[in-house]
Amino acid sequence: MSEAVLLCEGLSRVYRDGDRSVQVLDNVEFHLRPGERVAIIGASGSGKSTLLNLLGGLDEPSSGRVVMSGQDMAQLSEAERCRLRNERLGFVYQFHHLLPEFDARENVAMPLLIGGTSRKQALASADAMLERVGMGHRLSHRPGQLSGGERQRVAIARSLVTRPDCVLMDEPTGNLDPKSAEQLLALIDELGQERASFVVVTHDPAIAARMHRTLELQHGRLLELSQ
Ligand SMILES: Nc1ncnc2c1ncn2[C@@H]1O[C@H](COP(=O)(O)OP(=O)(O)OP(=O)(O)O)[C@@H](O)[C@H]1O
Repeated sequence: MSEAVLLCEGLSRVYRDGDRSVQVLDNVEFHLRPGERVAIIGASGSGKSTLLNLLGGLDEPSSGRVVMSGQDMAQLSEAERCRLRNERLGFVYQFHHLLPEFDARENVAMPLLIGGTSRKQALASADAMLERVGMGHRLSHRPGQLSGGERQRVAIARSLVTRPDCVLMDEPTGNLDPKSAEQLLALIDELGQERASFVVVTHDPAIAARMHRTLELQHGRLLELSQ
């Protein structure tokens, strides 16, 4: 078996609130190979965002472990975790978290600039990726001057610009019209051929059908669904 891009073992997450506790994830096992595209589905409140945050090292499990590109996230310092995330992972959240004072190309260039790429090269890569998501005509618009779907596409371009091993997406087509959604799915297919892996949380069966595997969160467990 080829080495996992992302792996989790016995992953549990319990939220505590005073003397109440809610077990959202219970002993979740997950293994993602290079180039593999996986959909995660589940009812509202089933723990999809919680799992995505744990996979991306944004939250710590109550027990179990997450291993990214062979490295146990819990064994890394905060600085090492940040570096690994910036170099290897792309994120698309439900809320895009674009920086309001920067334009589209600067927002997309940001992960490259943080990683030490020259400004000229980072902006050129940002322009090329914005072109691929159909946003080449809005390079100098700030987030406040873009529609919801356009902001989403900028966030998607930002998650892909570093050519990460793995991209975690939370409802990436939520705000997109059918044409933009299809464009994104085609881009996912294309980058998948180039060995990037994707974990896509979605409510949309049409998107799940385009992935290699579909997993469903139910009562804290992650179950493999046959396609
Ligand atoms: N910080 C928190 N403290 C307590 N409970 C929390 C916290 N964050 C999430 N939860 C609870 O954990 C459960 C799972 O939440 P999560 O956001 O992961 O679900 P989801 O499957 O992504 O839902 P949706 O599809 O509605 O976005 C929910 O019942 C939620 O109320």
